[in-house]
Amino acid sequence: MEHEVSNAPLIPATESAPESPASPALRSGFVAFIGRPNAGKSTLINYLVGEKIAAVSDKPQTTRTRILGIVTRPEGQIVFVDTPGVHKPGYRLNKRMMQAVLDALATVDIVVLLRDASVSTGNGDRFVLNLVKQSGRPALLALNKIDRLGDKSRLLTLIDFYRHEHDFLDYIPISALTGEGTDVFLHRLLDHLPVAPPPFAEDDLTDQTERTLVAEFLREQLLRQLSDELPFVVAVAVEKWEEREDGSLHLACVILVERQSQRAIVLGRGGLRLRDMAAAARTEIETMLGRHVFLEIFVKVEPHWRNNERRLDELGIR
Ligand SMILES: Nc1nc2c(ncn2[C@@H]2O[C@H](COP(=O)(O)OP(=O)(O)OP(=O)(O)O)[C@@H](O)[C@H]2O)c(=O)[nH]1
Repeated sequence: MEHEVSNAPLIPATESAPESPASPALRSGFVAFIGRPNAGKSTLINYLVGEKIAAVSDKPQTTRTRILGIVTRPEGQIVFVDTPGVHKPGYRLNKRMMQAVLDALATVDIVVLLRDASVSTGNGDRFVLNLVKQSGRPALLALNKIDRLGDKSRLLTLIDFYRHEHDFLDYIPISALTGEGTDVFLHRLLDHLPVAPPPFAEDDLTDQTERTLVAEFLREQLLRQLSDELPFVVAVAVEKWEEREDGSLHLACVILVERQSQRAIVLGRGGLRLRDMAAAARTEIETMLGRHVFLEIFVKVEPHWRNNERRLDELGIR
C-alpha cells in the first residue's frame, strides 16, 4: 500500500504558539544564514538544533533546498532558514539557488553572515558581504571554525575589516564543530529579535518531511564518497514509499545523473560503491524512523536534468 502520510511534516508545525504565560517578553523570529559554500551552515544548524537535519559534507554546495531548524529557549524561539551556498549563477539550478538566497534574506528578521575565519578573504567573501548590504536587513557576523585558528589575533583583524565595511549588530567568534561560542551566539540573536510569541511549538525541530530527509541522507552519502565534480550533477528522489504488514518500510530511491560515465562512477566497480553508500544511508534512515527499512536504489541517466524545470520542481528544488 502506498503510504500517503510520508509527505506530512516529520514534526508538524502548529498554528498556535506554545503556552508561555511565564515571560511576557519572549523574543522570536526568523534568521537566515548566508555564507560561502563550506562556511559551515549545515554543521551549525545541526549543532544548534541538536539533531541531524541538514546534509553535512566536506564538499561545497550540499544544501539545495531551504531547511528550517528551530531552537527554543526560555527567552524565546529562533527559526533558522538555511540558504544554499552562494554561487555565481550559471546553470538554471544555480540561478534558482541565488533566488532562494535573496528570497530568504528579504523575509527574515536577522541575516547571519557566516564566515569561515580560517581562510583568507576572497572575492566570494566580498560578494556575500555585498548581498548582506543589499538586503538592507539587520545582520550579525559569525566567524566560524575558530578551533582551526592557531593565532587568535587573526579574529581581531577580520572583525576590524567587517566593522569598516558594514554596521553589523554583533561580531561573534564560534566553532560549529566544538560548540564554542554558540551559546553567546544564540543569546545575542535572541536579544536582537523582536518581542513576539514563538511561531512554532516548543518541541518542533524542523518542517522537513520524512521523505525529504530520506533523500537528504542518501545524497549526503553520495557527496561524501564521490569526487569533487559529481555532487553538482547528482540528485536523489524517493520514488516508492511502501509500508509492509510486518512494520517494515520498503523504499525505492532514484539517483539522477547526466551521463553514463557518471552512472559508472556512482555504481563503482561491481556496484560496490553504491552498495556501501546504500548501507550507510539505510542505517541512518532506520535510526531516524525507528524501523526496519529495505532500500532499493536505481541510478538513472537523465541528460540535462539541471535545466529541466519540471524535474527541478519534482525534486523540490525551488
Ligand atoms: N574545524 C571546523 N570545521 C568545521 C566547522 N564548521 C564546519 N566545519 C566543516 O566544514 C565543512 C563544511 O561544512 P558544512 O556545514 O557542510 O558547510 P555549509 O556551509 O553548510 O556548506 P554548503 O552546504 O555548501 O552551503 C565540513 O567538513 C564541516 O565538518 C568548525 O567550526 N570547525
